[in-house]
Amino acid sequence: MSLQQYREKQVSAEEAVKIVKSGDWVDYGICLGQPIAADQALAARAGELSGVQVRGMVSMRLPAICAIPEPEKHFTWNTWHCTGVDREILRKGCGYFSPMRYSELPRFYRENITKIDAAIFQVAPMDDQGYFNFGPQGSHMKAVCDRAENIIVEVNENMPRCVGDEHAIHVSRVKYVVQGENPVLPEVKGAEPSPVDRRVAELIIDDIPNGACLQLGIGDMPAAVGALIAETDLRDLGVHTELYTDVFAELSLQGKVTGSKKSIDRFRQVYTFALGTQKLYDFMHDNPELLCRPADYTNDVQKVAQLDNFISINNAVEIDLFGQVSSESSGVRHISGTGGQLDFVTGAYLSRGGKSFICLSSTYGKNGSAKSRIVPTLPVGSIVTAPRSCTHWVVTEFGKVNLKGLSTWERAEALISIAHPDFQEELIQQAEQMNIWRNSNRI
Ligand SMILES: CC(=O)SCCNC(=O)CCNC(=O)[C@H](O)C(C)(C)COP(=O)(O)OP(=O)(O)OC[C@H]1O[C@@H](n2cnc3c(N)ncnc32)[C@H](O)[C@@H]1OP(=O)(O)O
Ligand SMILES: CCCC(=O)O
Repeated sequence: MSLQQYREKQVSAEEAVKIVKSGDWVDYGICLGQPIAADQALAARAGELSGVQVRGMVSMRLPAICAIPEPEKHFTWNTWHCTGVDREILRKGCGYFSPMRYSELPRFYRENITKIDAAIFQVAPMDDQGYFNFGPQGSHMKAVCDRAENIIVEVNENMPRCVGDEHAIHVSRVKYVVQGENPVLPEVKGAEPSPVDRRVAELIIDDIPNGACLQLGIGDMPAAVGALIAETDLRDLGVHTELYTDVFAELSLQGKVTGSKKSIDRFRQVYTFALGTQKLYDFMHDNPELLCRPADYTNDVQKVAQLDNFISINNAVEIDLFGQVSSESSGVRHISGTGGQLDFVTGAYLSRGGKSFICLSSTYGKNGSAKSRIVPTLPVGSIVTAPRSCTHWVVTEFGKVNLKGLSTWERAEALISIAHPDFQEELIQQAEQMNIWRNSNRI
């Protein structure tokens, strides 16, 4: 029965994308799941189309619809979270960022977004029951499918089949099946941790107890913490994260992750999307220890709070002397997105024994042009990702400070104490001018 439906619905990519009309809203899913064959076919129709709005996020390949001449005349890319690829699209003037807190994204689709004319995304091959697995993309995919007028799945035999809930679409709900060309999945290999990354990681490791539940954010520093955990004797760790990476797979293979101390999803590693190497994708395929769940589960502050000793580690671009964390832009230049940072900063603090760490190198830029990442005030236009009322621990290579409960002057003093020594005097003077700190406060 399912096989018959499959055969009836299988068409070429060119045929499938004929359902897209000018002015339509099309959803491309997320990251590894964004379409390729159907995207190329849609790009080839550019001459007949205008005002097509496409949503996607965490792009690993430049969508073909953005690679044509003057793409903005035909398509607009709307991204929920930027990688370097999305930044390039924004820079070319072919797209916009759409703000979101990741835990809310599925609900945006269920309650706020009015139009999804077509959802087009890659999936794993159909199983015997007629389901196409989303692969390592839980995120908001079920919500997209619940609301989309038409669904086109592009089958990729290299897409790992990931164990999860709300994690597959049945062939009966699909309009067209496109057999893709089975491209290998994009790989991201973590950089070797720099001495600064390593020092920050060492400072955080001291606060991770056996049995802690981990969330590691995007960026080199959270990855460095993971790499350093691999060198410790820490045991019985749990994983409840948004992004699943090679670091977690490595810790699992070492036997450091058991999940035995988790109060929910005991023995399971929970995540909502993944990105890494082929080794990671092989590890994830049909692995019952892993559980891919939608972002309104993984990032739900109350779920995070239920997990004792929750340790959340996220990167930032800059922090001001009030403790406002900016992780997604530099002035008006958009870099990434809020993603799950605010969800995890809030949830980790509410967890019994939990801690949220915002980590950043003390400076940005090379030698002579180095600038402090700890700044008196954020540059005009910079977006606050975590407000000062939520910031918990902040870590640089010069130390770590807990801002909870501190007055304005105590915060300024604490943050200046972990700034690069070359910038401390200047920051003190600026704090004094801003009337948030007096030298006489110094003990
Ligand atoms: C999946 C999860 O992460 S779970 C929840 C956590 N989510 C978040 O924390 C979301 C927000 N955080 C982030 O996006 C990242 O952690 C970042 C951007 C802060 C750091 O990520 P990294 O990969 O280490 O950043 P990287 O060093 O590659 O810099 C990214 C860009 O920001 C720019 N940048 C970084 N710091 C600065 C700065 N102080 N001033 C100006 N630009 C800066 C870089 O130049 C680079 O831009 P380019 O590639 O276009 O040249
Ligand atoms: C998709 C969101 C990624 C992040 O939280 O950084």
